[in-house]
Amino acid sequence: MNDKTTTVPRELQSLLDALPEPRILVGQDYRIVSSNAAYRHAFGNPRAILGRTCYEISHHYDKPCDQCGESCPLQTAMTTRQPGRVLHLHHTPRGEEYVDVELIPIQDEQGKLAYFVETMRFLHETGDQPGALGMEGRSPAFTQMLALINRAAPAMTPVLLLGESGTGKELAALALHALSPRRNKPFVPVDCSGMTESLFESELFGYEKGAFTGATRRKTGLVEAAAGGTLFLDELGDIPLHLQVKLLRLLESGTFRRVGGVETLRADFRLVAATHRNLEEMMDAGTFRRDLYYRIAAFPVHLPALRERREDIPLLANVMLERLAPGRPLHLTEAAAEQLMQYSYPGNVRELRNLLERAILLADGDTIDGRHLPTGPVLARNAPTPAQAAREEILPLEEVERRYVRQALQRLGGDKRELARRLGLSERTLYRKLG
Ligand SMILES: Nc1ncnc2c1ncn2[C@@H]1O[C@H](COP(=O)(O)OP(=O)(O)OP(=O)(O)O)[C@@H](O)[C@H]1O
Repeated sequence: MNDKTTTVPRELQSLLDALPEPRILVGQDYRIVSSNAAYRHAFGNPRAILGRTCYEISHHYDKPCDQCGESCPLQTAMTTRQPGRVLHLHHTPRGEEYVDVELIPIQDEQGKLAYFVETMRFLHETGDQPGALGMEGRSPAFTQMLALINRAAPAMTPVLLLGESGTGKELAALALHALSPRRNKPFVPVDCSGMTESLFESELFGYEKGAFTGATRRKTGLVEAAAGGTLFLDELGDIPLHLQVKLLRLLESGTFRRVGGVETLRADFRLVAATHRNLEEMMDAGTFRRDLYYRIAAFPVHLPALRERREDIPLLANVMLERLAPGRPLHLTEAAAEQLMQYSYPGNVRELRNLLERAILLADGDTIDGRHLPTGPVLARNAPTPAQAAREEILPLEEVERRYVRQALQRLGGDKRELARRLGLSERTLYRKLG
């Protein structure tokens, strides 16, 4: 069946049909005029979308995305006449999905903009590692992070994941791998904390039989095991200086030797590293090598702390309840959800998971309410008020103000506009004060 409507030139339709990913053709008025064979294959009869606007179909909006606080790739393509690409959360016939959307402007014979070809790449389809894209979130901070992961994934550029403990750095590394062309090869995580020199070498490079007492047979190292795939160096900031040199040598030469071996082997891995430490401060203090930093930090990605994406907490909590207690239809009362939103989560998503694990054990029925969650004092311990902080340490007034503003923002569930109104500031001034 061809869903071609009246006006689409036959050549354009047949070109679209020959292209692999689902694509639709959109007019300047945002209305969908056609779809290609891959789209029809994925979603069946496309008649339901023809003549309707892309923002209505994908977002259930009644006006274009850019008027609803989202970036609109069609707008970008229209104004720049260049392709526009963004990561959007779309409604699809399969439910809500993250989609890498690209709009390419098409000109007519007079050079006027006629159509936009919208290509949709669904993030979940590219990953075949179970749970690799099990990262949940829909807040702007989360979406921006995921968009960077998605951009970096196809390349060989090393990626450095930065963020507090429990923010999901390992999950992000898995997602990078699952979205990369190396997805069918191994993903090899290496925990760099607590590495001694001999462990580092034998773990990473492997050893030959007889290399040392106890080496009764040849052992393949993690670098070799990652051949064709991704090597994930977790807690990279914990590697002592003298081992940093060895890592640098591996990255610079692209080769290594098994302990006790003579053969030089070629490494073939995509490097992803992660740390919760501040590497810049470590470089200033002389505890992290600058040359190594520049080797690994080509593409830094910041993972937002949970308190920076507070609006994701109810979604995360519900998903985790399902994962932690499969088959038990647990739900949070409104008050419990509200209580969860109030925490400061120094341990981030991992801490949220721990709170829920405890609540699941405490709840007898199918409802988790405030009684099953830790009470106020825990909260207060986690997040000293600005007044407490000021009593405990002498802080510059600007810092006290910054902390106060951040806490007030948390209390308002991240609503910056409302906070600016209550503080009697312009939103711009508020952004400056948030630092
Ligand atoms: N976006 C997310 N969606 C669902 N689960 C998440 C998300 N982010 C983190 N988690 C869960 O939180 C826990 C901690 O995640 P992870 O181990 O990836 O964090 P990390 O930043 O690597 O922590 P650390 O620095 O301590 O190693 C895991 O159980 C993980 O599944």
